[in-house]
Amino acid sequence: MAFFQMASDTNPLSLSPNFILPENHRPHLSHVSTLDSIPIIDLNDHDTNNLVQKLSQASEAYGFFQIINHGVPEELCNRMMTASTQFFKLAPEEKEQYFTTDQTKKVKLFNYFLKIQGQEKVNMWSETFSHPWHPTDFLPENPPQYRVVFVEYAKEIGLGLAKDCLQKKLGENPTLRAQANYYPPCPDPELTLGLAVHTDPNALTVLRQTEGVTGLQVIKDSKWVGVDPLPNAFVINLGDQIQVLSNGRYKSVHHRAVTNIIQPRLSIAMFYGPNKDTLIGPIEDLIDEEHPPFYGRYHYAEFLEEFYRQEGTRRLVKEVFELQRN
Ligand SMILES: O=C(O)CCC(=O)C(=O)O
Ligand SMILES: [Fe+2]
Repeated sequence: MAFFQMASDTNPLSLSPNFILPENHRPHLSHVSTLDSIPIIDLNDHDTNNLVQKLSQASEAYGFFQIINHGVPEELCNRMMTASTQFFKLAPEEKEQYFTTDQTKKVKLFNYFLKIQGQEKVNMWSETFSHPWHPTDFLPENPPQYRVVFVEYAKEIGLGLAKDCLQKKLGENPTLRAQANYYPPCPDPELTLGLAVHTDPNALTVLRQTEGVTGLQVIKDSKWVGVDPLPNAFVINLGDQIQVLSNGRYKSVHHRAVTNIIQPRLSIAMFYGPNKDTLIGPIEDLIDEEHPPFYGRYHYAEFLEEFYRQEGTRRLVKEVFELQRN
């Protein structure tokens, strides 16, 4: 069994060679743009047309935006962040029961890694805990308040999405997974990554992050830009399935998480994806002679199979489903 690196307050991670990335994979933090960031969208805008236009523009140009005045109680979000932090602070003996390298497990605690050619794989400077957000029968019993808080949180996040017209395209019984990423302080953030460069394979992600601690970065015009952790905001990003459904109009954008030397950081991603049996492909209304389909059709299960097959690499999953063009 692979060795699982767990940080604890009494036994912090040390920057051993299995965390150190080769030069060409390092974050080069001084090159990250501080001039640009992702759009901020106020959902308390009563001009619906204006709001829809802003969401659409942000989805085309960035594939990422932050929402404020979203109506999810701040106090509930704070309780969720606390419960999740407490999970990561459980004794290693307790957390160990969830550790697995089998990505098909429903509940899993694991380290992301990168396979580097000619070298041992390099671990990411983070721990990740993932489980379904509906149904909720798989939630951990410890810390004691986790289940209650999580059920309440999932309901709040889910309500908005259930009303969303996307549901028609994504089919019944969507795949709903939660993923919490915990990044302990790192002695040298230039040598490591918290989460490697990736796009999200699902349809839509609603992410909560520790207030005041930066870490998330996204690609904009071939440059990395940081996402400011605004008070009581959610970061929304579009996943690969939306890029395919929209025939490339809306972007599933590359992003990564970097570490910092002082403060721990936590992010909780609520992933919303199609059911495994759903047939995905460009929406027919978007296809005509001038806009031929970029992607073929597939069942979401096939996409996920390819996604897991490419584990540890800079994945190119939707590219596998691109149609050949002449
Ligand atoms: O920690 C973050 O902000 C990034 C999380 C993320 O990209 C993910 O869980 O897919
Ligand atoms: Fe992500």
